[in-house]
Amino acid sequence: MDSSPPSVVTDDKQPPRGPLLERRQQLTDALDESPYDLIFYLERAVVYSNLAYPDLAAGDAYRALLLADEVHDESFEYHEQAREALEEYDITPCPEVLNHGRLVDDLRRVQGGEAAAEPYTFLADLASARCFQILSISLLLCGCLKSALSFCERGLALVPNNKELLEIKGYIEQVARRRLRKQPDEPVEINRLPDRGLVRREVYPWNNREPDRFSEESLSFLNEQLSGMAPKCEVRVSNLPILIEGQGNADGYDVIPTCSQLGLFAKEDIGPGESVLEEYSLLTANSRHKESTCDACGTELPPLDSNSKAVSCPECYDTIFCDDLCFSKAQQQYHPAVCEKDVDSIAKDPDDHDIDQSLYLLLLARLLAMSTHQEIHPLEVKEIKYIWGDFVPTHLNDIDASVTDEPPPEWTLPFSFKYNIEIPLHILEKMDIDIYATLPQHDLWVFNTAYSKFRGTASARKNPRDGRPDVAAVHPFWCLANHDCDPNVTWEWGGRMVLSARQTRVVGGRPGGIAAGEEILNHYCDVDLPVQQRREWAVGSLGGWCMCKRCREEAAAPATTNGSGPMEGVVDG
Ligand SMILES: C[S@@+](CC[C@H](N)C(=O)[O-])C[C@H]1O[C@@H](n2cnc3c(N)ncnc32)[C@H](O)[C@@H]1O
Repeated sequence: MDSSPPSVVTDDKQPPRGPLLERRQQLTDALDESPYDLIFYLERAVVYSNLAYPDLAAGDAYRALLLADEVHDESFEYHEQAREALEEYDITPCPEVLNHGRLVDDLRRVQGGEAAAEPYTFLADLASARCFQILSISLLLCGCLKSALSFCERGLALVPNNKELLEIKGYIEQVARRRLRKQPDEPVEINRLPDRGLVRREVYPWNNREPDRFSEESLSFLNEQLSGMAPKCEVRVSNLPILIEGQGNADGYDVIPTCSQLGLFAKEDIGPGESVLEEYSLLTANSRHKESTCDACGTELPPLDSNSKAVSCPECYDTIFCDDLCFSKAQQQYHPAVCEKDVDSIAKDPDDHDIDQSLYLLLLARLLAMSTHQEIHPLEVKEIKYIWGDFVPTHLNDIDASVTDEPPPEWTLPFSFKYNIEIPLHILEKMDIDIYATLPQHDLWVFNTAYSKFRGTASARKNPRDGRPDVAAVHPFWCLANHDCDPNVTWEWGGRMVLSARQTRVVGGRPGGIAAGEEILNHYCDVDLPVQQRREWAVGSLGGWCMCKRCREEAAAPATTNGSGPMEGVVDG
């Protein structure tokens, strides 16, 4: 087989982005008008492929595949709409997006040249095969080899001799053998294939919902919200070192490059031990089915005896809240969207290797319940709108997406077919949401943007019984505090996320307390550890090698470690 990178989806090598972005917008508008038209989804998938967003291409191809299934089965909910949309298209010539390579001939040959009962059923079969092509090559490019091979095999079951699908299968096996260190003639077992990859983490060029976090308007909104939970603090712009991924030689430098981000600052003196911030958040997740935590705030529930303040929802008795306050906040902000909808068991009790993905997914599910119930776009929900997403500029991500062993290093957002595409749509369907008619709210790029914000800001709590992190939360104000290995606060997450001023500082045992104007310095790792281990721990949540004063001094003159400071895991940590 030819071993050069495939061009199954992309016919032009590097088409210009401007017209492609315009075409993407036209197709998005067309989908707004005709949300059940699978041809528009397939066309947009090809545009995404040409723009080097294979994850988004896979997302659209999967929706098109679901619509093709709707066309085939009269008992499905959107059968009529999907069929009517497809009936608008001719079979000869068929829509260009379906006429790829020899796919039409291949399918006719398999179907024995017989005319299908109705032209639209032939188009639906053709569309399914095209979806399998796009899904398999796109997921391969994202590094999700198991899902890629599974879709490829489903495609080959439909059109066994299709050259493009056979080529894709060859590429998947080639990459799989390299990743699993197998010989060229050894068989590849589908269940051993990696199924997690990385995709672009960016503010998409069409995402006009990201606020300018540094604007007067944003800062005054944030400060108004903050005043209730941290009366002595304010949100301000902070200058932070630009971090590199691994060990560098900048420890001894007097000046290191910095960038502007946000941070929390004291606007009045705060005494040692004094509370700095108390934040309540409903953006929580619990990955244990039937676990005794409050559905709203994630607190361990009190024993359910006669004195218990715990309340269960009168409609769906299984959902329990620690008290009336949590119940009423849940009712106001999200619960009716999921009440009696049978979404509770989804993604619960995951395997060990899926724990982090399932917690992030459940945070996404909570966000979708909040936005649905509050009737606002998910990215406008105030709990995530202003969060730092650690986005990489689009132009740095913009590389030629050819098949290599791994996605490019600029792509940093963890991705899998199951957790980014399949289960979020399944959850929406369970919530009785029409996933086609609500595309602007539930497009894959919206999920990816939310995931970018959760990663690096969510905190997780371990279950004392087995040490597995099984409750996670996003506290949007707590997570504005930057890290330092000589922190001036400690944090604790019970029902509220609480930051308190340290009694004593780690370095030199200085007395705690924070003077007006000083930055609130949290810790993302165990500050008792030696410098190398601290840096390794914090790299996930910091996005690089810690360059705080303490780390630089200790790395330049190792052998002194002091102080105390317990730490629970930040999910990414
Ligand atoms: C949880 S957020 C903190 C708030 C963030 N600065 C903002 O603007 O919203 C974590 C991100 O802040 C930055 N950060 C926090 N502490 C830092 C430090 N000590 N040095 C460099 N960057 C830091 C990193 O980019 C990290 O990914």
